[in-house]
Amino acid sequence: SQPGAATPVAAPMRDLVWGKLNVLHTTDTHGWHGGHLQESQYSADWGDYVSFAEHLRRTADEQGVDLLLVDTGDRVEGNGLYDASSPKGQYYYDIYREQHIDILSTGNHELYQASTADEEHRQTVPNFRDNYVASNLDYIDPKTGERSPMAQRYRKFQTKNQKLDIVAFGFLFDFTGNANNTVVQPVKETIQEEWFQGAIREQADIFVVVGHVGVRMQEYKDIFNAIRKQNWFTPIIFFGGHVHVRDAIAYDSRSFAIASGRYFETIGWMSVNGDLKKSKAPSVEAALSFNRRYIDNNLLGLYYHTGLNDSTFPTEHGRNVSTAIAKARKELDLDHNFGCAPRDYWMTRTPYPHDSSIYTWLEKEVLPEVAVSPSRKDIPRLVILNTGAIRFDIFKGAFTRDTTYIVSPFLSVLKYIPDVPYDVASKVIVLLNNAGQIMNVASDGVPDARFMAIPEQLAIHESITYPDAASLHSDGKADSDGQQQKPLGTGSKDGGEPSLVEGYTTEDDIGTDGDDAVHSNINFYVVPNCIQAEVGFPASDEEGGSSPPDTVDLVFFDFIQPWVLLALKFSGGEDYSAKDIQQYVEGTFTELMVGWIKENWPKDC
Ligand SMILES: O=c1ccn([C@@H]2O[C@H](COP(=O)(O)O)[C@@H](O)[C@H]2O)c(=O)[nH]1
Repeated sequence: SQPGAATPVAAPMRDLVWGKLNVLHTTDTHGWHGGHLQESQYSADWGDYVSFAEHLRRTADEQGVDLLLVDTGDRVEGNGLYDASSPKGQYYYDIYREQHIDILSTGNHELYQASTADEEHRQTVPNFRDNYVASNLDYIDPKTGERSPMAQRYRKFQTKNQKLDIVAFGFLFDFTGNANNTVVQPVKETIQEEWFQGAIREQADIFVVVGHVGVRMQEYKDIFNAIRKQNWFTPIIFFGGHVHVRDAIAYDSRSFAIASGRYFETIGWMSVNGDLKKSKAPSVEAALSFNRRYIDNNLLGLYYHTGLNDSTFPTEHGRNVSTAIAKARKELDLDHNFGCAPRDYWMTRTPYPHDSSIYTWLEKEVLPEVAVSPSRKDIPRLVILNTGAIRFDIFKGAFTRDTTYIVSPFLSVLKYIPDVPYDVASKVIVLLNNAGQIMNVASDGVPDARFMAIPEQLAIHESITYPDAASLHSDGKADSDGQQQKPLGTGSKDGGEPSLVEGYTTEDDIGTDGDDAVHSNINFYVVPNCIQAEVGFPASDEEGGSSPPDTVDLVFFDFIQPWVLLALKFSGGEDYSAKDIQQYVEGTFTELMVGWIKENWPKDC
């Protein structure tokens, strides 16, 4: 782990179940390769993962079974280690490549900005030349304009120890928000292609599908059906991402899919047992068993699974990678403190609105002060932020350069339409938050309205709350110890048994025993797609009432422009179009937010 990272804490553990084929899975790491320095639960880093994989590979060799590593994209955007350099990713590409990954694919975050897609093509694809798979993604060369597959369409190889024949695919969901230097082919079209139809007819002991696709999304069902139609008995395993949750599902008795969370909090584990080698198997219908484990990225857990300790666990290679990360973090000055958060601010651990909701803080304190255009400062405005623009909680204590990108990594700017009649503008937020029911987004070519919210809500549609969840005290105030997780053994509920550490308590289709560490519950409150701040409105009169202005400036994050224009159409503003939209203030929202923190939060914690 990194210097200064929270000391790992122990928890009651569940073992890894080994099979003939075993797979470690990372997804949606979003630049968190230095680990979670503020959270004891997830504070191991990419170097520790390199050591972990080295030990498990040795175990696999000793047992004569196989271990593969896979990664399903969204490796960038979301942490200072990637975002704080100029150009972005100056250190990340060389750090990431140090892990040996057998099959990897692209996420949507590698494609939002043309420059990110260029770097993916220029660096990560060649760094993993034989292993990178791009089944439905093309890249357009900026110089020649030539369109070609981002990487090989599929990968066929044999495993090291059992010589299992693997046919692997690498997919991205039907993403439409990519910059114009890539082309994402809808999955339904890809599976009709001649090359795919040929690939699923290859001799395979097992098909492995890695993809930046939620395991319950239609795209994966379509791929499963296409492979299964051609291969009645061959096992098919899927590794999914994008939705930021831990999840597992079996599409039938000879297939299995897992999703392994987000932000390098989780290392997914899947094992398949049974007679996998077709030539050796007397019956292709012989029973298979699948196991999954969601490994907390916690050093103590990694020691536990390898039977090692702090002196025997780090390998030379792993140690060197941790050192390279520490050097990069230092050069990027990621620990530079901009101000001290007076309390924790949660995304989903508290309801919105709430004093400790990050969205209430933005609505009441930040947006009113940063959404100010010098030339229009006297004009009342409605300022709309999509909740998905915020990526992580703020913990009480130092708000650093790293925290900046952890909370707000995107290059979003504030746009506006001037002088919109109030009765039209005020309906927009209602429509954005109830879009599915009111606006037919898909038929207007506007993406699914759920993309405005946080990715977790693609999977979680209703709040999940527990009577014993401990993120709030009974007086409604957030815990104020500055850490998301409370170390095991530091306290007990009644002076008896030590309290469990708060963390994932996953329930998937297989059951409730997926997490490697036993945790206490954390609440998850569903948040709206968007929140709105009313800024510069006339002050209330003595009776507490005031009439709204006739017109307002409608200010919003550029990311939600398509939905805002559609909502305006539905609320009586059908004449508005992209031509009416201008930038409202200079600078990205991230810069504005940090400016606010520098001004408003004390420097000394
Ligand atoms: O500029 C942007 C880009 C993305 N978002 C939000 O992020 C999610 C996608 O997150 P994943 O990690 O890919 O699942 C998107 O739906 C938006 O909510 C954004 O707000 N601004």
